[in-house]
Amino acid sequence: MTISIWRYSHLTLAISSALFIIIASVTGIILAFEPISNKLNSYDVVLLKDVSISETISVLQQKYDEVITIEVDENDFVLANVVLENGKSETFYINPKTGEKVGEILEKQAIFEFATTLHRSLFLKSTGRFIIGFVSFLLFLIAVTGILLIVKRQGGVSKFFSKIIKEDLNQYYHIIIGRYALIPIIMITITGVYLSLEKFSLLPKNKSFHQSIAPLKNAKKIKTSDFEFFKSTKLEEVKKIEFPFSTDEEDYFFVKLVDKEMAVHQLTGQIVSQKKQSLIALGSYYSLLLHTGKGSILWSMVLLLACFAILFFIFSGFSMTLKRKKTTTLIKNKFNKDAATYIILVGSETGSTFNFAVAFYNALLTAGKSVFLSELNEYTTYKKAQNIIIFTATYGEGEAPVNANKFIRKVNKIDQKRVLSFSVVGFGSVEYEYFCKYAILVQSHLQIQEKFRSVLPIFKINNQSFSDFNNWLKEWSSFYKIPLKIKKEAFQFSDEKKQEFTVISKTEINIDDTFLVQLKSNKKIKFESGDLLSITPKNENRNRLYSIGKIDKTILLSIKKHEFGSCSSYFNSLEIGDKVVASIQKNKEFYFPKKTKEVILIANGTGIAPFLGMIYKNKTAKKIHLFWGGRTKESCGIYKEKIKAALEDQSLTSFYSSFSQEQEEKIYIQDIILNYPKLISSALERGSSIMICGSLNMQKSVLKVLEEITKKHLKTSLKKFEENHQIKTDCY
Ligand SMILES: Cc1cc2nc3c(=O)[nH]c(=O)nc-3n(C[C@H](O)[C@H](O)[C@H](O)COP(=O)(O)O)c2cc1C
Repeated sequence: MTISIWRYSHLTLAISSALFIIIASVTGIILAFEPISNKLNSYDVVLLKDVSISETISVLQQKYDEVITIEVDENDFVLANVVLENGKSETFYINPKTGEKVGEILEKQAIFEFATTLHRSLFLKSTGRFIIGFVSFLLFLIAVTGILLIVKRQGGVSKFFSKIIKEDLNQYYHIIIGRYALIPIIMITITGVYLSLEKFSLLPKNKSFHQSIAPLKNAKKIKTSDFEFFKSTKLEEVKKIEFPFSTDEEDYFFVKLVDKEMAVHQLTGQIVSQKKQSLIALGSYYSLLLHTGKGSILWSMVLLLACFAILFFIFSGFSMTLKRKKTTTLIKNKFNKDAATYIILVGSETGSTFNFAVAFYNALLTAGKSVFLSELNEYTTYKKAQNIIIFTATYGEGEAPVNANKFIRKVNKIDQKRVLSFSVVGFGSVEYEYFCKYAILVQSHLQIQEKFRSVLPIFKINNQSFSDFNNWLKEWSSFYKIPLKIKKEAFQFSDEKKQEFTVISKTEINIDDTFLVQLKSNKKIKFESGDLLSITPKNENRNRLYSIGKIDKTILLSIKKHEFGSCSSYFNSLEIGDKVVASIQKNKEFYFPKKTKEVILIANGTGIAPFLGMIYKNKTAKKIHLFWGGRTKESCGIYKEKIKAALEDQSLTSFYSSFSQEQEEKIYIQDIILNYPKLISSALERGSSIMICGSLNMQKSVLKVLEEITKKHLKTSLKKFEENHQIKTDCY
């Protein structure tokens, strides 16, 4: 069964019961404090496993005129109902070793009274109890489908606790917390349902009864505290002891243990009859303990955390759903399916592939083409179409996303009138075993169709990488001879939030009109070196992006002031203490690689900024080699101190620079790289990464040089390492 069926069930159940689950969880949180606050009264003065029934009876009979009952509650507090000298009966907590009173009966606090009624019956008596019982059952189903989703996502039961690939923060913690909270949640729900069934008398009737035991002949009358059964039974096993009502021999001691009940002869101490607790009654007893946490601070804490977890699941689950909805409702076609010559079909589960498809759709429209965008499952006949472009993600274990699972069946069934040129772009993640498998499947199915003609090889995009996408776009544009350009800004990044930052330092502008600015966020935010700061200058609606270097939780930007650049001029006009409003765009594909031991960083000009942050963070003795190209030695001035310090504390292994204008003949950074073929080729061979940041021209020339090196020294094209995601670029 596909992952989406489980997801839909999980979601539908959650939506239908969310309100009641929220009420039950909030009241559950309050009620979890009741056993904790009770237990803190410390009336459990001795360990009950060290006290026998006989000891307690003996001290009580010495101290009081008459004993009516002894009870042991869930907190292991011992309650005695006794008749005092004044003839009045009283119930209070006692020390079972001495018989002394240790405290008054605990009254239920008003807040717990209120929360209990709301939790149990919503103040609606039987109707409310029924609703809560039913919701408890729904929550059980939600938890079970949640477990199935995790198993599916992780690729099997054995991988339930293995590493989770971080795609989205809400999704990540939904699973991380889910893995630990689902078991207590299942226990809460099963016991909740059980208690409701018991309340409505829907459990099988208790059929056990007292069975008489033939008394021993010639049994002697002995002192109560000498009864063998009372001497050998510890209080920890006892729930309640009822003393004989009169001195009549037919009146017995009734002793209720956890698993049985017995009648004990009041003179001889012999067990006269016995009744075993039925499984149903035992179930009720343990359900109550497990559901309420009574008697255990530790379990109450687990229940408390589980209630918080449920509230978090509701919040994160709904925000994931809203995000998905937002991205999948972007389709607003200008042309209908039979009027368009270009058809874009999308396979997406969480919506990010739609961002790429919509950007491509808009670019084609801008180029004057008639385009129609739809989901893969909506595949049908297209009267005028000549080209079909398929963007699809992969889910589960190499399966189709939810809106693409009918596509292959439809392709085999639906007959197109015209021949369609097609290209497939797979969106996936190399962290999964079956990278872009569904896209590969689509490609191979279309290839064997008579009416489909493959024009470009399948193209795979890792982790929604914009630079991968751009490379595909270049290939596609040059094949179709349609110059398409898509800027990163064209994407609707839903998690972008505007924040306020304060300028904490700024260098003087250098000979190349470049300067460094350091910003501190006024709120706690998460970002990494390589992320982008997005800022929209006043009176403009197009944003600018700057690569971030992260230094001690602050943002380091390297900015080149352009003569008429409003944004760079704005930054240059800032003074320490000034406020800046901007947002952070995640740029995961340009993060410093965690796994490799050696990394080569290549930049020119202001492209050095993210690398300064990455080097600063390198405290794990990874080898980092930095190549940097500028115009003159003076250009390096603003970075010099940072590079020197990094070389000294060995967070940077080596530094290579080129200055294009320091000598007659221009020397660029690619010329320097060419002198270190061994460093480059052996790093690539060992699986290390090369990161490039700076101008697009520099990127082009550097890639050319790298290609030369790999061809000569590794006898292979650079493409192999690009496909292996060892080359990361962020150029503009
Ligand atoms: C549960 C789950 C399973 C995935 N399985 C695969 C997989 O088998 N192969 C793969 O290449 N990518 C896999 N991915 C990655 C997605 O295909 C990738 O993140 C894609 O860009 C998501 O696109 P969408 O947001 O449009 O659904 C998986 C992602 C998730 C969350």
